[in-house]
Amino acid sequence: MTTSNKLEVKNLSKNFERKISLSSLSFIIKQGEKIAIIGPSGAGKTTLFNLFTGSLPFEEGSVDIDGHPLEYWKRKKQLANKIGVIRQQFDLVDSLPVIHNVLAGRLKDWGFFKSVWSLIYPQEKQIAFNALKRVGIEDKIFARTSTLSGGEQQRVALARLLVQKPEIILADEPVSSLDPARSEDILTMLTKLADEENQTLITTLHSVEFAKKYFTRIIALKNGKLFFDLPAEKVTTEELTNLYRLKELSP
Ligand SMILES: Nc1ncnc2c1ncn2[C@@H]1O[C@H](COP(=O)(O)OP(=O)(O)OP(=O)(O)O)[C@@H](O)[C@H]1O
Repeated sequence: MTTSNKLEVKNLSKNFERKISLSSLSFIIKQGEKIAIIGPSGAGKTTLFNLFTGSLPFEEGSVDIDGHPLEYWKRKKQLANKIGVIRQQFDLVDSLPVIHNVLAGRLKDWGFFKSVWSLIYPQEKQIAFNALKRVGIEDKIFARTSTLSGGEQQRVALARLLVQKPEIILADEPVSSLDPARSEDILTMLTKLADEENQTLITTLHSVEFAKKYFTRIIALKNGKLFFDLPAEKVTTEELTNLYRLKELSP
C-alpha cells in the first residue's frame, strides 16, 4: 500500500452567481484510499465531482493530482488516465451492443479512425471480453445494451472503467437506481476491483450504511462546507444526526 498524496484539495470554493456551493474545502487523499462523500441534498457533492473532472471551473483554491494542477493533466491530454467516472445513470449508449460501450474506455488511447472503424469491426475484442469476464457478464458481450437490467448495465460501466484503467475512480451515486441487493453487489465489486488495481476510489453516497460498510474514510459535506472527515469506524450516530438535521436548532 503506497501512501503518496494522490489528490490534494486546497481552499476550494465554488459560487453559482451569488450562491455559495462549496466554501473553502481542504483535504488530502492518498493513493489507494477508499472514500465515501456523504451529506444532505444540496451539500455540494456533485459540484465537487464536477470540479474534479474539470467540467466546471472554480474561482478560488486548487485541485492537484500527483502534485500537479488539473490544468496540467488536461494540457498533456492525460486527465482520462488520471480520472474515470461512473455515474448513477451509467452513461452508456443504450442502442449499441455492450462491447462498444466497454471499448469506449479505450477511446482516450485510440486515434479518430480506429475509433470509427471499431464501431464497424470492434477492435481489441479480447480486452473487452476479459473486462466483462471480471464483472461476470461476458456472455452479454454482443447483447444490445438496452436489453440488460440496471445491475447488468452498471457492470458494463464497471467493465468500461476496467478498460480505461484510471488512477482515480469518481463514482457519483453509483447505486442510487438499484435495489439493495444489487447495490451491495456493485459496491462489493467496485471496491474489490479498485483494491486489485490499487486505484483511489471516491464515491458519493446517500446511504450512510453503505458508506460505513464499504469505505475506510468518510468525508461529510453540509452547506458546501466540510462537516467532518473521519475514518469510517469513528463516525458516530450523533455526528450523522447533526449532519442530516434539517434545520439547526436556534439557541
Ligand atoms: N449549475 C448550477 N447553477 C446554480 N446552482 C447550482 C448549480 N449546480 C449546483 N448548484 C447549487 O449548488 C448547491 C450544491 O449542489 P450539488 O448538486 O453539488 O449538491 P449535492 O450534494 O450533489 O446534492 P444531491 O445529493 O441532491 O445530488 C445546491 O444548492 C445547488 O442548487
